[in-house]
Amino acid sequence: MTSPLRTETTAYGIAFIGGGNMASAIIGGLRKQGMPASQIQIVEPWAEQRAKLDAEFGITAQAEPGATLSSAGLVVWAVKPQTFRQAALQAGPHTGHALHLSVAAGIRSGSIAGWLGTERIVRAMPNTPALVGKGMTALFARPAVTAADQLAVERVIQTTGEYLWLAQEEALDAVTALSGSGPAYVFYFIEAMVQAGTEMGLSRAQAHQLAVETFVGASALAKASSEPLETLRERVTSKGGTTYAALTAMEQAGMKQHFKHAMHAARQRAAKLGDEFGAD
Ligand SMILES: NC(=O)C1=CN([C@@H]2O[C@H](COP(=O)(O)OP(=O)(O)OC[C@H]3O[C@@H](n4cnc5c(N)ncnc54)[C@H](OP(=O)(O)O)[C@@H]3O)[C@@H](O)[C@H]2O)C=CC1
Ligand SMILES: O=C(O)[C@@H]1CCC=N1
Repeated sequence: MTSPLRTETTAYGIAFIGGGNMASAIIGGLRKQGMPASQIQIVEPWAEQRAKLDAEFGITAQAEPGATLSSAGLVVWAVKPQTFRQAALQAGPHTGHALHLSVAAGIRSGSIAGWLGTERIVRAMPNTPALVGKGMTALFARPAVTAADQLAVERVIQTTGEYLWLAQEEALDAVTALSGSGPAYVFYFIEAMVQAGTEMGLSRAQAHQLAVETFVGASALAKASSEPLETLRERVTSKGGTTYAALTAMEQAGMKQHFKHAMHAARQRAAKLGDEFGAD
């Protein structure tokens, strides 16, 4: 592939600070798209995780940041919000004139700019389906980020799925509550469907296949259709039928309200992470 990593600095390569779940999902996308392991550096303090990265991607991660980080044109910050400041103060000085991409929930770009001493910062909120090229990422760039820098980020992120740009940084907290955390809601829902299916006498394997394929199929239909979701839902709901019985039970249990309440809790948590762990 054409290197997505060429930036204005003419430096090459991408460095990940933190090699956990989210970094692995992005690296998986990059590797599947043909990016050579030699172009990817990872700093990951946990030995067990380093071994996993080596086995999965053929990349030998570093336990600590070192001089080689300065060759990276793009540095991806994939540490927990709680450890971002410490990681930035530790690894930041080793990075050269890189463009920085943070995937951390909540931590605002102003905090990151202060810690790293640069305004070349893009924030992203990806999700784990990136691992299979089906990720959805929202991006926000600080005003100093150039169009060329934005393009460099897009070239990396598009290897993991789709993306959109946000004009307001604050919207990232809502995105985090929706698509960032969203895969967990979907898995939770699938788990519940599998459980109910087995309770009704299906084998676990059958219930799993039926539930997963129902999500795949319904999502594909929602994506392909120009009709509102409501219409698609109504088309499944025969008058006096089974779907009506299920949806009525869901409404009576206040499921939609509970679900919305849960997403607001996620957004509030993102904002709190920024307040709590984003200070100087
Ligand atoms: N998981 C997800 O679905 C998503 C996560 N995110 C964001 O991505 C970020 C990472 O999350 P996730 O991958 O789930 O978390 P993980 O805990 O899986 O990964 C973070 C990794 O960073 C390592 N680490 C800790 N301190 C340092 C340091 N100073 N330098 C380098 N690495 C360090 C951790 O090691 P150790 O465990 O030893 O501390 C850990 O392996 C978070 O900020 C999260 O908000 C965003 C979107 C979705
Ligand atoms: O749970 C979290 O905090 C991260 C951010 C979005 C998904 N996982």
